[in-house]
Amino acid sequence: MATSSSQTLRTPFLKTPSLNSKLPLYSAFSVAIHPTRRSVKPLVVVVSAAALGGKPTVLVAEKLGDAGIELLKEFANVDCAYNLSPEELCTKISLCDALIVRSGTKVSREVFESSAGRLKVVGRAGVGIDNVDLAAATEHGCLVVNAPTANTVAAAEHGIALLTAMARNVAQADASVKAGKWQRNKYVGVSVVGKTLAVMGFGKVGSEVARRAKGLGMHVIAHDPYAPSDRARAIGVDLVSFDEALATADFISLHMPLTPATSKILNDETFAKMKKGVRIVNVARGGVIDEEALVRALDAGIVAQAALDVFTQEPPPKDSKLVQHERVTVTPHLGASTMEAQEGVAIEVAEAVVGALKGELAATAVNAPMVPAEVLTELKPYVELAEKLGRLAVQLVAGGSGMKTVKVTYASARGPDDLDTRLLRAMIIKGLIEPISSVFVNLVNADFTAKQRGLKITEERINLDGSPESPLDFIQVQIANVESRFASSISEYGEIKVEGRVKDGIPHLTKVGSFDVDVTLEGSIILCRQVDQPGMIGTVGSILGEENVNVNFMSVGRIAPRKQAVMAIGVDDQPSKEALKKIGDVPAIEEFVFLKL
Ligand SMILES: NC(=O)C1=CN([C@@H]2O[C@H](COP(=O)(O)OP(=O)(O)OC[C@H]3O[C@@H](n4cnc5c(N)ncnc54)[C@H](O)[C@@H]3O)[C@@H](O)[C@H]2O)C=CC1
Ligand SMILES: O=C(O)C(=O)COP(=O)(O)O
Repeated sequence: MATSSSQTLRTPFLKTPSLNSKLPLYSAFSVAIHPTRRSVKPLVVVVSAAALGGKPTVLVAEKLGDAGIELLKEFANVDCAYNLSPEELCTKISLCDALIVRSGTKVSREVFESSAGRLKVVGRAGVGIDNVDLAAATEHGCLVVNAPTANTVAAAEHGIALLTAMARNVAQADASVKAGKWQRNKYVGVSVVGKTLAVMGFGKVGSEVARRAKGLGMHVIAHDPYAPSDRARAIGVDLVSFDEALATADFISLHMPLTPATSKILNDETFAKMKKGVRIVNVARGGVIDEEALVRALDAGIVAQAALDVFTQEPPPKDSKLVQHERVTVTPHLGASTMEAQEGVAIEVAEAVVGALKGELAATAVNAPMVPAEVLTELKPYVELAEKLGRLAVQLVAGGSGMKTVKVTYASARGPDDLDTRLLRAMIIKGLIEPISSVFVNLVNADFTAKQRGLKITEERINLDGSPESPLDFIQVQIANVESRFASSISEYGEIKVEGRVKDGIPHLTKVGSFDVDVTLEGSIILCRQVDQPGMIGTVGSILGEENVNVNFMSVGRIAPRKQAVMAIGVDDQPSKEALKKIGDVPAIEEFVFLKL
């Protein structure tokens, strides 16, 4: 195999722009710290900077605390429009860059479709995102952020309020007194001290409920297939199986999210496994209980009482047997409704939405992968390199030859666990797909978009020896089974191959096919294959000079002196067709291609 060498010419009159100024807004990314996850986990999102020209528009579709509205107004036009019908929401959304909701608005697939790509972020001013069609959001490249921490205590306090109110018949007795009665014998309650409480879902709210219940003298057990046992131990709670929790609890408090796995998790079959006379609290989601089965369990005496803040349908039907049941205490989804929690979630979600719109900060991404901050800082120039290599590679594919398989190789001296490549993969996909489609690709929808287009991305690592100072030595992008517009970009294995490195914080193209080159990935690039001979750089340079096209970098990679060489020229401006033709007409130039970055 022929070896190639390269020589580099950096034009001295051009200063290198800072990396940030070159980072396109649409690929800006952000870091934020998730305040409650145990190991502080920053989130990375890639979002479009909305409304590039003017202020973005944020539609606030449900009541949000004033502090959040003020925060939004500093950055965006804020349209507060409550109680919109689904049709009104779909109409309005096409004019909005962001949408903020609570639990009362269904953000359906139609909403994303109606937005026609403008909606870039949905902010959920609370925890549960079961009212947002996450799959549709992801498919439309729309980031979903929530406010996962600010209402935890409020929900836990409401759970405890319902538990104790239920045990002492507070709501029923209150209604009775107000109706002019004095029924002291009817409303004899039960004590909670010494009773067993099963907390189902030992997350943020569940563990705060557990803590408080222990303060009431209850024996607390919990069921959560994903909860770390050390957190349970620290609070003095035993983690038990689902069946054990059902069989031993005097009180059951539900704190899991509504997912396909938890939907109607309390049903005829599971009620039958409970201790007779059990009392149930639900401040999670109505859908985790089969409500008709609960009525049956109440009537059969299996469930003595229930206290419910949430319902399958909200508001529930007026004639709901469950709501009207004498032994059921209800509240209208008030778990998060304290002054403090509402101010908190408003600020939490407003910060996340503004950050996402700016492409700088997103507090809590629900549908984007997380990358630790320190990794992100290090990967920043490689992120740009990845996108640009993708852009270059796809432009080398000859029209009509299709693109099905892309192999990405990361060469690194870091151990496999030390290098998170998801962000890089997303950016390569962005680079590969955006130049050939109208799809907007970001970290949220990259893998989905690639899959949808039948594009198979395989990743490989080359483990290098040496100092793992920098995260990566080089990234290589290869496209298999295609023809190239620039035959010299085909490697010895028949694939289009481009390779790049980061030098002094700047991404460089360092290999095309089997040729070593060295050109900064800024502006655009002209690749020429020529017979290596003196004067070529000058000839092409002066054609571009006559056109006032700024050359920022030039390099020549050759197989051997006076044999074939590939010249890579970085240009700031797009040369005219005539200039490109003149380059093509230079006798020693065998092929050339102009590639936009
Ligand atoms: N009523 C209200 O106003 C409010 C309701 N909520 C709801 O409370 C619930 C919990 O919220 P957070 O604690 O903030 O969420 P979280 O995500 O911190 O905790 C949820 C826990 O449920 C666990 N879980 C998942 N599947 C499970 C299963 N099959 N069985 C048992 N556990 C399971 C998870 O591992 C996690 O630990 C959510 O449904 C949320 O929407 C939250 C705030 C206010
Ligand atoms: O945060 C949650 O999951 C809640 O259920 C709170 O809902 P809300 O914002 O009060 O409509």
